[in-house]
Amino acid sequence: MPPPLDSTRFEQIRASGDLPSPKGIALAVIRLTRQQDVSTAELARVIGADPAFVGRLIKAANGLVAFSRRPVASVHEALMVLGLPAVRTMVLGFSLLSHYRRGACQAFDYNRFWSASLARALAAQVFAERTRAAPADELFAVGLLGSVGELSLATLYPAEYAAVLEAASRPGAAPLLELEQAEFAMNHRELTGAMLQDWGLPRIFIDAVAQSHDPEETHLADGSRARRMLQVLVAARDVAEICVSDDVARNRLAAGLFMDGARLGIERECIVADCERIAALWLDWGGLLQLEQPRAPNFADLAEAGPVVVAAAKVPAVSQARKRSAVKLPATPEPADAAAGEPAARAHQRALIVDDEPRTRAGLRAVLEQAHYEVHEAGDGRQGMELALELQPQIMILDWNLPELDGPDLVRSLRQTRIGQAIYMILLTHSGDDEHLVAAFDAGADDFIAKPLRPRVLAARLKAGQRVVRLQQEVEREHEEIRHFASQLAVTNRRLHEAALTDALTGFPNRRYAIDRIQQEWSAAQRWGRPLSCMIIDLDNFKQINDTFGHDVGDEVLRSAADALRGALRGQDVVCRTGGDEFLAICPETDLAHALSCAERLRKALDSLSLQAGDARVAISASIGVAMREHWMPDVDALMKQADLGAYLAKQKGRNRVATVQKTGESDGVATAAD
Ligand SMILES: Nc1nc2c(ncn2[C@@H]2O[C@H](COP(=O)(O)OP(=O)(O)OP(=O)(O)O)[C@@H](O)[C@H]2O)c(=O)[nH]1
Repeated sequence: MPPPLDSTRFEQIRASGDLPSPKGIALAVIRLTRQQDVSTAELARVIGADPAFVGRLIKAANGLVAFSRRPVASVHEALMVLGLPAVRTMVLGFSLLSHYRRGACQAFDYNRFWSASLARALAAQVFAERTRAAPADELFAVGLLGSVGELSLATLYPAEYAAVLEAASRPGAAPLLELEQAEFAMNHRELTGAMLQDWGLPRIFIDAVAQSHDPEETHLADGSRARRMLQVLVAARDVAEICVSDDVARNRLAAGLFMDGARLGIERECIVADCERIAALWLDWGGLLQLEQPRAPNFADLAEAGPVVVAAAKVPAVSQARKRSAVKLPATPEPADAAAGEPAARAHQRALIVDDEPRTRAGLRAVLEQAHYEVHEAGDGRQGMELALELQPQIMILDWNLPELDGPDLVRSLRQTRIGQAIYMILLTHSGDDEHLVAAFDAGADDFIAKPLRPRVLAARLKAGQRVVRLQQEVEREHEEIRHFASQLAVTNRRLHEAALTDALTGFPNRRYAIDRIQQEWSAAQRWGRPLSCMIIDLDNFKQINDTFGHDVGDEVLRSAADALRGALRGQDVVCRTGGDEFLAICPETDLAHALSCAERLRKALDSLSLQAGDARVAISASIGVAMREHWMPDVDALMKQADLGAYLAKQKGRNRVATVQKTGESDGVATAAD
């Protein structure tokens, strides 16, 4: 198991500024919701500046109260229904969706990614409502962001990630996570966890997301709230996969869904009913969010078809890879707007006209088109705000008097957002007096033109504006290079950091890491009063192997022993190489009896290894000392000492055995010995 993405590494990546992050109004909302004393009215006012958020929040709130009361009609009410934590995470999710619906990573299918995330969010919400495992609105948000690490790798390293995704989709390829780890020294799951933590999601949600990938490995107690939440996310992921897959894959995936639903205690008919509701919501939301979606699955038919068991080995590698991520396969048609990610298209300049008079708009359009702008129009202030945040134009020309939100107010609101700060804004007015001029610049406008419009004057002012925009873009490009450099540095640093903590021969963490890690586990076990065990695994007569067969064979024995240990350990355990032929296994949440039986499994795995060296067969075995944390132990050294004594005892008793010097219930205090 690789070391988790630590906070210093994450800080470095974040410092690059390229991580997907909320922008504009979403950022303001997230900041506000972090304050203890923010009023609902204040929050409603900020959200109100973005009509797209307003619609989505009201829709989300109505999804929750659908059966219980009259529909929610205002932002204020939506805030009351959803509560601050859910609003914050939803706004975050929707903001990312708006700004990262396409990007530069050619092999990453952004549409599929968001379509699956949306289905997962809705399924998590519906299953949470049924099982009461967690607040449904919060699980919606967790579902929406539960794979954000994939999007982040595609955003941070578009070209490199495209190569990784393509490699993962080849038949017989290594798992995507391994390829990511090799390329970036981190994988998308670690990155998802670090980002959710950074955004302030509660630990219980982050753990549930992390464990939902390997639910069989969880050590969460059966029936606990955390365990049920995990199961909700697992079933939600099944639904999402079904939604974005083709018919053949849907049939295959359905068996897993009904099994995971049963684990949640939901009967087959209820799963069908819930999934049909999810599918309808998914199509509905997909339309609202302008996602391209495949035909919704018919869950009743999938239930009728019964479980289809397909051996994992027979599933084509390509569809495995597709299942694991939003890989864009060659057959997938390019979305119509994919070109927006191309450098040439990015260089294209956009202009936004906000004016309620069609004739003025037409006049402005003609001048702008002559200057080779891609021109967009809005007829009122609110629509202007929405389009400005969506299109991120380089230049905006706004009338002073506008319906809904007048020109100076629109400039002021936009200047509060990161996107708005970068737009060159020209205000139009009927009067050219000083009062208006001062008011325009006070609001944050870059220039000011008095009506009636004279095309030659406008073209000249545009030229001046273009010079400013070009300078700004150059500065931005330099920033971009610095950010890119910083993110490359973060990867290099992480590689160096990992190398410093990894044993090159076996790939296991080394002694330095082991000491830190067992200390952390000791502190956690002490704080929460949970059991903690460890084992010292010492190969038998290893010197003799070296002396008889040579150092190379000795190395091969160490590698094979490491593979055997890796295969026999449980997911929650950590094993490190702490010396020449010595390994330390750290077993959190494990009492002595369980640690002893786990050690016995490891011993057997090593004992059954067989290695050929020329004509001779090299026998491999190990002596294993086991110890559990007890109250009398002052520190972690005392625990390690007990395990050491156990290993010594096992050697004394004849090697190839497991021993402990602690009380096990057996009369002589020696736990097990192989014969
Ligand atoms: N091939 C190889 N040998 C190593 C490596 N690191 C340490 N060793 C050797 O491992 C041997 C460990 O031997 P000892 O500590 O005497 O233990 P042992 O022979 O296993 O004897 P018991 O533990 O009592 O069963 C030494 O000969 C070291 O030189 C390594 O990376 N590769």
